[in-house]
Amino acid sequence: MGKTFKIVVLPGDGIGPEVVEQALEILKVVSNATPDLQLDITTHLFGGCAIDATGKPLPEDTLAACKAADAVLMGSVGGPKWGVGPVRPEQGLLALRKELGLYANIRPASFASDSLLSHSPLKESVAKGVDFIVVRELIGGLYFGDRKELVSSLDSSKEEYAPADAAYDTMVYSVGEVERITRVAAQIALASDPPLPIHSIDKANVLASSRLWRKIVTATIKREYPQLEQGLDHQLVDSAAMVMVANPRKLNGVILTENMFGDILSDESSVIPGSLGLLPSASLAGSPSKTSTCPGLYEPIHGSAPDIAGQGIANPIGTILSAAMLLRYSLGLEREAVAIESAVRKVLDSTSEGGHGLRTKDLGGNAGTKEIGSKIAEVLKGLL
Ligand SMILES: NC(=O)C1=CN([C@@H]2O[C@H](COP(=O)(O)OP(=O)(O)OC[C@H]3O[C@@H](n4cnc5c(N)ncnc54)[C@H](O)[C@@H]3O)[C@@H](O)[C@H]2O)C=CC1
Ligand SMILES: CC(C)CC(=O)C(=O)O
Ligand SMILES: [Mg+2]
Repeated sequence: MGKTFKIVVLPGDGIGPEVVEQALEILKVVSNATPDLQLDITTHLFGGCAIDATGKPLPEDTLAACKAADAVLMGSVGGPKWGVGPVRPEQGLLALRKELGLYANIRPASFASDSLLSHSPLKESVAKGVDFIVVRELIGGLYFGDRKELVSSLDSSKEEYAPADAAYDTMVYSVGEVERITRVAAQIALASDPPLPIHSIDKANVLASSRLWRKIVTATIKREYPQLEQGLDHQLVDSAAMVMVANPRKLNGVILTENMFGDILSDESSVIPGSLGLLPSASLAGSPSKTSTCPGLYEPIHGSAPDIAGQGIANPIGTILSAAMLLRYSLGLEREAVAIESAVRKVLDSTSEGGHGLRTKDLGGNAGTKEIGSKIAEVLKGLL
């Protein structure tokens, strides 16, 4: 008897359902080809569609299902329909991450394939050889600190305002929060031989929380991972954002940073391979490990892309690569994860499409979401 894994699927809003559908096709190929692997997949309401159906972005039964699952595969949430009113889809995502304790967001930003270099907005000489992984703290900082809208109307979605209106957000980090995310970055650095350098990114010249961050990262590495001390550096986020597009190889290794900086820098990093639609992520409640698995939430780094939703042209690769991360970190299926990554690379590299591989519009091609997904599934069948 094989093992049955519970997978909860949250397609969400906008292009979410379109890209998730393709990732599910890929998981189906893996389960059909893997004796004894049973995937018990259930789909739940989450985000704007959940607000429409229940009034809440994260209904109780969705949260309960996620808590009981081995892994959650998500599309994206949000969109103009729900705007910035008092009940927003994005609140559901923040609540889900917090409820599941997912403090470690891992966003590999290396090229899915060298064949994309010609499409990168950066010069090939700048973009070639970039290989870094963003480790973003996910349940602290500005997105979770005390905030208030001090508006006379008590509702920031209203258009009227008074001159005295104001609003604030606060960025708080504790020693324990910085220590545990530093350990995740260190474990990822140590998984390579030789170990990868760690670039910790903050704004310590201005922010008190960043000065604490810098001190704790330094102390944790010195105390617990002395072999990584030489490879640790600290950079300010403004100049690091510039380096990321001017000379991104200088950031090769592990980028360790807090919640909002990691959110912004990881979207910026997608410029290097050429599309936000390519990059995956894993959100875990601990360090990824080759020897043990842990539950996690897997999603592409992009949002619901309302500008292209419903057209069947979204790039599903970020979600498909997120499914590969799910197999690796939550199900312990490394071979299958590598096979998916190889299939993606083969499809992008194929020269059968007049000199370059099959591509969606964001990468300069004209293939649809389903066409890309089906091609990757077909190539994957040959690899498993
Ligand atoms: N994890 C999540 O669910 C996230 C949700 N959002 C939400 O998504 C909504 C839209 O946000 P935006 O700022 O427009 O960011 P976005 O990431 O949805 O889109 C930014 C740009 O990238 C393009 N893009 C994104 N994913 C793509 C894909 N797979 N294939 C091809 N092109 C793609 C879009 O067409 C758009 O031009 C907002 O409500 C936002 O709050 C944003 C980020 C993450
Ligand atoms: C939608 C937000 C809650 C966060 C975000 O942009 C992200 O995690 O990439
Ligand atoms: Mg983001």
